[in-house]
Amino acid sequence: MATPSHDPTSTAAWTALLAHRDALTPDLRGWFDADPGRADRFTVDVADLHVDLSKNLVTDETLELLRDLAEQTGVVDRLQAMFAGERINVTEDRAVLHTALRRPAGLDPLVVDGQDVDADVRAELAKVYAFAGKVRSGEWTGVTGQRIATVVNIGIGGSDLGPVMAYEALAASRQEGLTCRFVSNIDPTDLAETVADLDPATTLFIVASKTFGTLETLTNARLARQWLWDGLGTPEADDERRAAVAKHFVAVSTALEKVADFGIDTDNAFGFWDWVGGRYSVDSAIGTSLAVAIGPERFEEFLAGFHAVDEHVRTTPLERNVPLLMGLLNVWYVNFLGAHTHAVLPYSQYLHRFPAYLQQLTMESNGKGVRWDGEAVTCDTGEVFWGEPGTNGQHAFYQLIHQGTRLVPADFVAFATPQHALVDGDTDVHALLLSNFFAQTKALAFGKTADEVRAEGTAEDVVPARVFTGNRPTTSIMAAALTPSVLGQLIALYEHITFTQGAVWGIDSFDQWGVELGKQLALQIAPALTGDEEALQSQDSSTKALIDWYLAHRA
Ligand SMILES: O=P(O)(O)OC[C@H]1O[C@H](O)[C@H](O)[C@@H](O)[C@@H]1O
Repeated sequence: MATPSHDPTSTAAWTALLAHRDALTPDLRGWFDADPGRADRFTVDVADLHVDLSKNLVTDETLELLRDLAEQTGVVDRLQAMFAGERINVTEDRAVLHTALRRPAGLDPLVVDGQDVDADVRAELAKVYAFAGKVRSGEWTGVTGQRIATVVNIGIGGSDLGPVMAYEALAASRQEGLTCRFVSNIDPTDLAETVADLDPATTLFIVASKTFGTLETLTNARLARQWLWDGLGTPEADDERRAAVAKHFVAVSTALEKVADFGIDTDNAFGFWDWVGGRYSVDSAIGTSLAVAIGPERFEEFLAGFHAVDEHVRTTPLERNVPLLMGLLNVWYVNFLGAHTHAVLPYSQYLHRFPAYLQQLTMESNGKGVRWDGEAVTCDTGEVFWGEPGTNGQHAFYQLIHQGTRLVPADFVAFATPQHALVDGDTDVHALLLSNFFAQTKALAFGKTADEVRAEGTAEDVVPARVFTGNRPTTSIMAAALTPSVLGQLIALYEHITFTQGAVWGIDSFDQWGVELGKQLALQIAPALTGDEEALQSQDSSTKALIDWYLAHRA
């Protein structure tokens, strides 16, 4: 087999797609009119997710050419290499094995570099579940003997966004009387506000950090520890302070020696491995707060959901492989139709943090300008992901999606079963929500012609402003209900969409060097803010002037 090209633009499929794009006039109205089988043919299921791709700006030929592109860029081979534990994260020389976190018991063991990955994953999960069980049952108490009422997860990025998003999404599965909160920002307001009304005696902190070296998290953890000691009136003696920490702090990290340095007993620490990227870690011990909230059984369902999509992506031919197709559609929009952004619009209040979660997953993964072979890319890469729950977005930014000059492909997500079946008089309110979901994708696809506007009696001079061009692409993703399994499926779906795009573009989707420079400079600048004259004078003139202004105005 020929070595797949790392430069997608040099493939025959890319050239063919350019020609195809030039010859194609998107016409969703016409395409649907001429082809009654379109909706059926372009609808694919993955596990419990029902995915309608038919309102995308593609024909059968477009999809065929996109599949050629996947073949000519070696996407499937790379996917198999990922599942097998090859070191596809080349800049960090690491395997990428988040899919191993959700393998069920009873499969042939996955051994990578001599490590029985399955056994390690299961052993760590067992520790997390035992801990979660004790907190849930009240067996785990604080230092004064009271049961834990609030768990505060301290983490940032992948050690925060996944747990908080899933905690919010799975509100219906939470245990009553046990609440989780999340602190991430180094803005001291975050910790101060989060603990303000808490009782230290019934509060337990989970310090979640893959590296256990992240400034924000360690600073917040130290602030929380001081708050605990102060609130409990713990004497300064080392033994008593350690005893309070032992009952009120646990940690999740790949760097267990640093956990011990912080003063957390490693018996109270849950590990994971360098082959789990932070943004791919919610299904590792990083999800401990979630496991406490929903319990081990629901957490297992969550993992099973991921695994169902992993199996689909690994074994389903390209024609019906949903994550691969959705990833290829995104490539089509970014590279051939000029889209710069991608909206994700959940018609579910419980998914209100899902777009924020996806921002890290997609943008930290695919916001790269250099390929894994070290060459600069020759095409655009990662688009900006954004979104808000429907229907809030409809009354805010949908105007631009409907009538603006930018192409904004959008994924609409909805569930058939409400979690609160409220009625307003005779009206089922969930049905109203869903009619908005259906109406928006219909309006975006088919628009409204000038003749249709005129037929409503609109004055001629206002007609142009009231025309909707249509041909605004959407994908509809539905499931029967937002269960732990379905949430796992949704996350895995987007993980593999992200993978597909990165693989086509030939970039390493699993490093994140782009966040390092700012971190280094923040450490270098910090002394300039607290009296180090040399550090202040060494800054560029703009930064120095801003710091001077800050120092002059700080109350
Ligand atoms: O879990 P940690 O090691 O504390 O890292 C937290 C986050 O910070 C980093 O800067 C990375 O950009 C993220 O990928 C990571 O999730």
